[in-house]
This record gives sequence, C-alpha cells and structure tokens, in this order.
Amino acid sequence: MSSLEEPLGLDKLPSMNTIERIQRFSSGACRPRVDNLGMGNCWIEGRICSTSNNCNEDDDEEYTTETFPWKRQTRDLSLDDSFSHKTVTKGRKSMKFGMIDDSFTDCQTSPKCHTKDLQGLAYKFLSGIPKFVKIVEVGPRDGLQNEKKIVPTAVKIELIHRLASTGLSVIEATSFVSPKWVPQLADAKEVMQAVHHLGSIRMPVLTPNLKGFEAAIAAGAREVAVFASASESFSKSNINCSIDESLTRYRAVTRAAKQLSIPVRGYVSCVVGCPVEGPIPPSKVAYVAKELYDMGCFEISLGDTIGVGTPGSVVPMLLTVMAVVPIEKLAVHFHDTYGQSLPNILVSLQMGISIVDSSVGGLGGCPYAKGASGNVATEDVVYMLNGLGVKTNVDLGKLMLAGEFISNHLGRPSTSKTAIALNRVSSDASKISSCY
Ligand SMILES: CC(C)(COP(=O)([O-])OP(=O)([O-])OC[C@H]1O[C@@H](n2cnc3c(N)ncnc32)[C@H](O)[C@@H]1OP(=O)([O-])[O-])[C@@H](O)C(=O)NCCC(=O)NCCSC(=O)C[C@@](C)(O)CC(=O)[O-]
Repeated sequence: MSSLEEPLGLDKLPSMNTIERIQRFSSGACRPRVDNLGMGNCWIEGRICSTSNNCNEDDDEEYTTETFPWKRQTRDLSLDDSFSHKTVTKGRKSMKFGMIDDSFTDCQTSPKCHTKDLQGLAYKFLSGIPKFVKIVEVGPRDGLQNEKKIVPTAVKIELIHRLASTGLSVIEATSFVSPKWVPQLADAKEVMQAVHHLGSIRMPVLTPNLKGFEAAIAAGAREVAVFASASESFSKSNINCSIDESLTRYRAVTRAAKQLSIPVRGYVSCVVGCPVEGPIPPSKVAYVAKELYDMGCFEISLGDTIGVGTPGSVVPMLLTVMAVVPIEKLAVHFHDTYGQSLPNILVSLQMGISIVDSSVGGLGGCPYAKGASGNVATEDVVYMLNGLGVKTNVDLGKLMLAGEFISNHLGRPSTSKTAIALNRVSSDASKISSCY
C-alpha cells in the first residue's frame, strides 16, 4: 500500500507564512483564463492579469454576459415568478433568519434605490440558480471510508436506511475497492446486499476496476462510480496507477456496464489542488472530465478533495470543464477543509450546476489525502438551498436525525453548523426548518 508523501502538502502549511499559503492555494495563485489554459494571462476576480499579477482594471469590460457561457437562465425573475414575488414581498421577519428576500423591500422604500437596479441585482445573483438541486449523499462511502475504527456493518446499513427516509434520491452506499487499501469498507458486499432493494433510491458504489465492478454487480449494485484524478501524484497514491492507466481501466468498466445497462458516474479528484502538486490547472481537470464523459459516464462529479478551493479558483475550473462537458452532466463535490464549501457551492449554482455531493454530519476525508477534512455537511447544503427557495425534496429534520445517529455512534459531535444550531434552538427541527 502506498501512502501519500507530502513534500509541499497541507502538513507544511503551519510553517508557511500567509503570503506563501495564499500563493500556493488561493485564487490569487492566478488561475488561467478559459481561452488561455496554459501559462500566461490569468483571470482574477473578473480582471485580466498577467502572471506578474499586474491586473488591468480597464479590461473588466471584456467579461460581459456574452463571455460567460454559464449565463444559463434557469430562473425567471420577473414579478410573475413566485420566487421573485416572494423576494420582493417578504419583510423584516424573514430577514432575521437570513433569507434572500430582505434587502429588496427595505431598499424599495429608499429614494436612493431604483426598482430597476434592484431587479438587476436580483437577476445578477440569482438568475443562474436552478429551481431543483439533486443532492448526492456520499456519507456512507466518502464519509466513513476514512474512519480508523471499523464501523459495524449493521450501523452502516441503519445509516443508509435513515438517509433513505429523508427523501434523498441518491445515496452512495459503499466501495468495492481493495480491503487492503480501505479496510473500513471491506464489508461492501454485505452492505450492498442489505440495501440494494431500497425503493427507487439510487445507490451507486465505487468501483476502481473490473474486479470491483463484477463484485458490485454480484452484490446487487445497479449503479457504479469510477474515480479518476486530475493530479498524477494523487492518482498514484489513491489507486496506484497513472491518470491514463486509470482511464484505460475505466473504459473497461464502462464497456462492461453498458452491456448490463448499468449507469456509471465519474469522479475527478483534486480539481483545484493536490496535496503534492499544489494548484491543478483547469485544463487537466477538463481533460479527465471529458475522457470520463466520452467513455459513457452519465454524470461527472468534480471533487475538491482537499478542500483548498475558493470561488476564485472554482469558477475558472468550472468554466473550463463546462466548455467540454454539458453543464447538466456536472456535479460538484466539496470538502470543507477551509470552510469554503458553501461559497463554492453557491457560485457553482449561480453558474447553473444543479447536482451537489455532500455528506451527512460533514463526515469524511480521503484516506489518501492527508489533512483533508470532511465533505460539506448535507444539513448545511439543504439549509442553504431551503433559504434560496431551491427544492431538494430532503427533509432537514429527518436528515438531522440520521446525522445524530452516526455522530452518536462515532462518539463525536456533527460538524454540521446547521445541525449544531438547530439542535440548540429546538428539538423540533422539522418545524423550524420549514420557517427558515
Ligand atoms: C485500485 C486498487 C485496487 C489498486 O490496488 P493495487 O494494489 O495496485 O491492485 P492489484 O491489482 O495489484 O491488486 C492488489 C490486491 O487487491 C485486490 N483487488 C484489486 N482490486 C480489487 C477490488 N476492486 N476489490 C477488492 N480487491 C481488489 C487484488 O485481488 C489483490 O489482492 P491479493 O492478491 O493481494 O490478495 C487500490 O488502489 C484501491 O482499492 N484503491 C482504492 C482507494 C480508495 O478507495 N480511495 C478513496 C476513494 S477516492 C476518493 O475518496 C475521492 C472522491 C471520489 O471521493 C472524490 C473527491 O473527494 O475528490
């Protein structure tokens, strides 16, 4: 088993000064423009910059509505639209609870504000956000795979049942990987056999090769996922092969899956940063995403495995991938190492992404990405989407109970800010969540 060496990794961060950290991982690390994916000019906060970081404010104009292919208008913000109507009619009461529909009413009464400007503002920030977001719950797999203490199979099965009762339509159940590499999921067969019948809920499982695929199908899996990386170093440490070797393996898996009409999801890891290689160019992410899409993956999940991304690096990465894979086929998968998951999700939604991976209770972390913390908590994603008026069909109260169940079992509190806050204010989460 290989372990990930981190010559420039997260464990070095404490010894780096602020400037070095920013240079290494933030948007200030100068992300390439879509039309210039190699070296050279970069795009920072909407401005064109050279690699010497001299930003030319005058060039702002170049980035207009036409420039952004993601200006897909999924929400009609005319006053007829119920969402927009809510936006302009709700008052201070909801402002208290952080809903989006507050400042507009206040501002309308001010002589300084013009209705047209306000509508323009609302349009600017909300027009791309889809009306429905599909949440892919990855807690039982991504969430548990890094747990040192083996979680009993019965607990995993109970967790999946509880998650299934929340309204989630996709729950990633487990992985058919080598038990030597991920001992926590060595019971994949037993878990899958116990849950594969759960109604219409889709239960994808990770399969790193044909061996895993065959075992998954034998255990009753009806959907699988393959996982490649945009970083050579991470590919080697995670699945012991190069990116191109992994793609060859995945072509074999997608071919076999096609014969059985099994849908295959594709993951790309390290989409903004790698613990070994540092920032990853968007062009590399786009290459792997397109290969996965071309071989037949019906959906491509873009994973910020170590959670270093900010909207500043996520936007150019998404733009680049969206140029080669249809936006409706893309999902985002954020880890919350730097607390950037929700802003990253919000900006992804604004760009038109409508599939979000998350993990109940914020469980998670990759065994081969030292220092990476859990996925964004599903409770926090649902809370934000509820506040935005975006449908998920997920019951936040039931979700919190599932989170509480697994947190109790693991003997530590949930990292979901929403779960912590709602547990504090009331034990009746369903009632509260419905008024926020
Ligand atoms: C890919 C391998 C198998 C290569 O591992 P390897 O050691 O190079 O493979 P091998 O072909 O030499 O086989 C070694 C042993 O594993 C067995 N083996 C081989 N394949 C399987 C299989 N499918 N199921 C069960 N056993 C298997 C095989 O039979 C053999 O057994 P032995 O003869 O020594 O007894 C290994 O590296 C592996 O399992 N890696 C998985 C690592 C993993 O699961 N990482 C976490 C998931 S990825 C992730 O978290 C990122 C993501 C998706 O969440 C997105 C994000 O956050 O960014």
